[in-house]
Amino acid sequence: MLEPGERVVVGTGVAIALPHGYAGFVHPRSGLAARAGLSVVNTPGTIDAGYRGEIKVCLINHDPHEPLVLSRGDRIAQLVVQRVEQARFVEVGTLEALGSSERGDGGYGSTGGHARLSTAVGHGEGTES
Ligand SMILES: O=c1ccn([C@H]2C[C@H](O)[C@@H](COP(=O)(O)OP(=O)(O)OP(=O)(O)O)O2)c(=O)[nH]1
Repeated sequence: MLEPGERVVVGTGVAIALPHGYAGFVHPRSGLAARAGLSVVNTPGTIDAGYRGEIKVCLINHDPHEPLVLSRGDRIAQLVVQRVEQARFVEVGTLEALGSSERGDGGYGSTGGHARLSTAVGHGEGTES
């Protein structure tokens, strides 16, 4: 039983060996999210290629009122296996050295699309002043 707001780490009973260059990503299921508020805390959970332990899922009940009963065998999440690049980072001395782009340094709602996004992050509601 997962009470409203409660989280729990559940074992899946599954262990895998992903080839080098791949990773697994533990995603929530949309049906359980929409109907019950169930999600994965660290979504998506990352399964490294070298990991040989049991895949575990850190679940959270986001529903503010209803507890959720979980039973053995329930399909509570889904694993997406993807190819991943090995990045090689090169240090640069200035931001200009990164080169220009259309987006530049805009982020956190800079493109608009919702009324709440007209307030700058850090200067709007939800932040202490
Ligand atoms: O949802 C998840 C996320 C991770 N893992 C396992 C596989 C993964 O390869 C390992 C480490 O995950 P992560 O790197 O996210 O954990 P960390 O908190 O950074 O710990 P660590 O220091 O062990 O890397 O834990 C799971 O079983 N389920």
